[in-house]
Amino acid sequence: MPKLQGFEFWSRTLGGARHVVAPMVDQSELAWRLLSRRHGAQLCYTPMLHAQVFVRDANYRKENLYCEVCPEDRPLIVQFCANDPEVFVQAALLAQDYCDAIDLNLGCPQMIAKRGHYGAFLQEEWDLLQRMILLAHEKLSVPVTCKIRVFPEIDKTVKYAQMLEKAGCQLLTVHGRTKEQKGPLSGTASWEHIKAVRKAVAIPVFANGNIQCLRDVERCIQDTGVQGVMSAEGNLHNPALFEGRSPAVWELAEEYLDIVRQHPCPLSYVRAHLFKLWHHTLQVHQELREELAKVKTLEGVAAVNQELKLRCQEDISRQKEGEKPSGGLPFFHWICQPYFRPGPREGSKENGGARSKRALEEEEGSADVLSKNKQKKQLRNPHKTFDPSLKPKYAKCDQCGNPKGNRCVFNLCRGCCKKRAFREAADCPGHGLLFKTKLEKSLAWKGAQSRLQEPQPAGSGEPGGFPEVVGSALA
Ligand SMILES: Cc1cc2nc3c(=O)[nH]c(=O)nc-3n(C[C@H](O)[C@H](O)[C@H](O)COP(=O)(O)O)c2cc1C
Repeated sequence: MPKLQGFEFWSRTLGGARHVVAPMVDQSELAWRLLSRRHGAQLCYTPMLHAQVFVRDANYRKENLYCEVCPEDRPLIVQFCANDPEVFVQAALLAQDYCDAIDLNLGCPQMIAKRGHYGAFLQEEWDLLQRMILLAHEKLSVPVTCKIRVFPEIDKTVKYAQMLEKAGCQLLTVHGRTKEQKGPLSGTASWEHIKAVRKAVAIPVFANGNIQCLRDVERCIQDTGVQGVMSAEGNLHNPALFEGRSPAVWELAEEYLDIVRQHPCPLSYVRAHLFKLWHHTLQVHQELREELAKVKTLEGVAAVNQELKLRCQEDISRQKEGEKPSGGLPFFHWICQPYFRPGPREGSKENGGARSKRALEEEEGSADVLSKNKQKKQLRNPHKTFDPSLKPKYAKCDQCGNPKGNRCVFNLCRGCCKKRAFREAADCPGHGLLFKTKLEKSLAWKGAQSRLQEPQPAGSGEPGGFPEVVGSALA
């Protein structure tokens, strides 16, 4: 049978899916996909897999795809990152019998994607992308699809989408944020861009970004005309989002843990899911955050969930009796609900957005939100304090804003101090930099040498020889 394309592929193979769970590294694993499907998701993506590793490592293939095969987990799209047409197609050929389409990740904006040269960092390489999609379209028995981020300009985004369509892409997911919109700078996704792409191509389009509840799904479809919407963060905080329900967090946690017992996954995935699912309730029951970080088994996690359930039920009865939560803590913290990431403070806009990543991280910290890296570190070191308010505040280098050396004579960080001390042939004992001392010693030694020998030509050991001596002092 010839391969189905575009709208036919969407309506027949994907069953006209409108509610889509996003590809999420470490988070859209089989157990989570099955939970989401039970609650209204009609199509799921695997987490992004590395095409090159997939080709060369049989264990990676087993762990990330072959052992995750399950009849209820269809339709399913396998996502790869790749930057070489041959490697992409080789990986896709090894995966195509286990899924309904192969997706190319063109949206990842993280540093790791920059270093690996994939995701959104291929956005400008249209010739390479064309070759990758063309070859995949020609060689694979299943359709090839793409997930992209937008450019700031709508017309460039539209041309980009049309180029991918022309190369053979059969379905396009448009994340309405640019590659710069990430972390605290995420902001809102532009449905305007998505709408323009939808109008300009003849393949189905999924919208991604700003989907936190069922009303958003309906509004997005109406505003943009897309065939479906994809959710990542919204789905992680409320896997029943597509049903338009907000169940109690412990209910969905229990259901998820049951599925994990049948379809095991690393405990780190489970913990990360529960941290997201329980986000609001952990602000009230903070001790349970530590408990969750400490437990080492699935049954341990289930016990923490039981404890959380009991505490929430007590909160519910107290609230029924009219008691209000104190200290600005959230009402109804026990139900699955969206989480709105705090953006950078207004002040940063006034500065023309030219704030350093460090400054933004500090800002995020002050809003009591741990960055993803810090959350991971916290999981590894449950006893260490990550509370930003308890962190020692470092004085800053006068030049670059990095922490300054405590005993630096110039009030600088080591890098800036080294440059200045070298330039001025000065010492900074705080940083262990002794350019002046070494220079003096070197000059003294040269002087002694010249006195021991025959009379030297004028100028030796005088300031004229300075750069050479500094150079040797530095080496
Ligand atoms: C935990 C996590 C992991 C993600 N991993 C991937 C991935 O593997 N591939 C991908 O294309 N996007 C990935 N994303 C991005 C999402 O698919 C989605 O594009 C982005 O979060 C915007 O959607 P949202 O506003 O619904 O969160 C990830 C997002 C999250 C939160």
